[in-house]
Amino acid sequence: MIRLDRVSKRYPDGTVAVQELTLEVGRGELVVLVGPSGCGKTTTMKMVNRLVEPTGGRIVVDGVDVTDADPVALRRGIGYVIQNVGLFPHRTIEENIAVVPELVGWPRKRRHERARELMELVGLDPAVHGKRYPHELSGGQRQRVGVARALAVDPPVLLMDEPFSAVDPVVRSQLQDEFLRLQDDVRKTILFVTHDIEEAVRLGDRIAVFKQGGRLEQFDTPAAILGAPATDFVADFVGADRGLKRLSVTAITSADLEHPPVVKADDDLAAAGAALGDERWAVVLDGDGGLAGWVGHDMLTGAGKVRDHARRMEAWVELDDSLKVAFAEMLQWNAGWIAVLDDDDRYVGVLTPATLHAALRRSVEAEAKDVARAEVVLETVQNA
Ligand SMILES: Nc1ncnc2c1ncn2[C@@H]1O[C@H](COP(=O)(O)OP(=O)(O)OP(=O)(O)O)[C@@H](O)[C@H]1O
Repeated sequence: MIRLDRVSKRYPDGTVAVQELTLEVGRGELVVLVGPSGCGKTTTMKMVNRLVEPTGGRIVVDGVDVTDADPVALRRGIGYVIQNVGLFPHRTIEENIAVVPELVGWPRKRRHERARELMELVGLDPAVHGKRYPHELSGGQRQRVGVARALAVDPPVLLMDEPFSAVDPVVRSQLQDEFLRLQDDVRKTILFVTHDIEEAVRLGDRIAVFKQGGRLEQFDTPAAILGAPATDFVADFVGADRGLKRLSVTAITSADLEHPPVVKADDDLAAAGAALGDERWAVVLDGDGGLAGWVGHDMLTGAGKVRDHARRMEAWVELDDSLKVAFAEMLQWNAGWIAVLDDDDRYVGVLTPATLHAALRRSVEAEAKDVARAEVVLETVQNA
């Protein structure tokens, strides 16, 4: 969808901002450009909508060489969101969102409806915010307007230059969550610039790490960049805590799970006690395979059914949740294990701190060896 082929930019004063950059963003993909200040991220982005002209190479957007395109028409087909939004101070929020629809001649009613629809999409109330002016909104709300405005004529491509950097960390995190939900819906092809590796890891399908002088150091998935940095520069840039960061981009798979004994809520206590053998506790399931709780061996004495003695299980996650979510749940509930459920809320196994750690190690090795995670045999104290 967006292809940069050996693109370079040398500014008239001789500064080389970008050097022979080759990069491709697939349709519906979100690629994050990340790197230290002055490494050429913004220059790269601005060459895509021709706010900056490349001095070498080719840029193709949706099959069209951008150097052949009329810059004004090109920019209308590419949404652009920048850090301080650049809203018109004397126009209402609704008018600001409808700027491009107005330029391309949409009738008033259609503009009005589109602006309202977009406000709802980005979490603003059209009745409350539509008639306000930019200075009457919070920083986070203004950023939402910036996103809504960029989406106004439904362009297939979005360029976003540090769109969430001007707000505090709490609002930023909220905007990132909302933005991910929105992208799930609209599936735009997005080039996103940030200097914040946490943001890159959270949002990117793939991340391009730049070094000063506009050189591309690594272009890969967040998991690969964190798990196997290609150079010392990348390792340094992603930080010594990259193992921890990796928790958030590694999903739980069924191969990671442990399988303690399972008893049914309807079982007689005595039968359940026998099923446990020497194990200290068991997972309790209801008739549909859903999680009903847990029981300890010492709770299985006397008459009655398991359900009368089972404890509720508060800590559970879903397959495909990240290991970070699982770890956070364990800490939150002070739990030594948590249940893992599938899409239909059926129990599939448990995670413990040890299996969680093993899953993380296996995912790193799987990435390095390019094999499935389930195939990795970890070296342990026992088998070393
Ligand atoms: N118009 C210009 N003329 C000359 N040099 C420029 C111009 N614009 C940018 N540069 C230089 O090009 C290099 C790359 O700048 P660019 O803005 O692309 O970096 P960046 O990675 O986006 O940085 P930041 O994260 O600080 O925004 C820098 O050395 C910058 O000083």
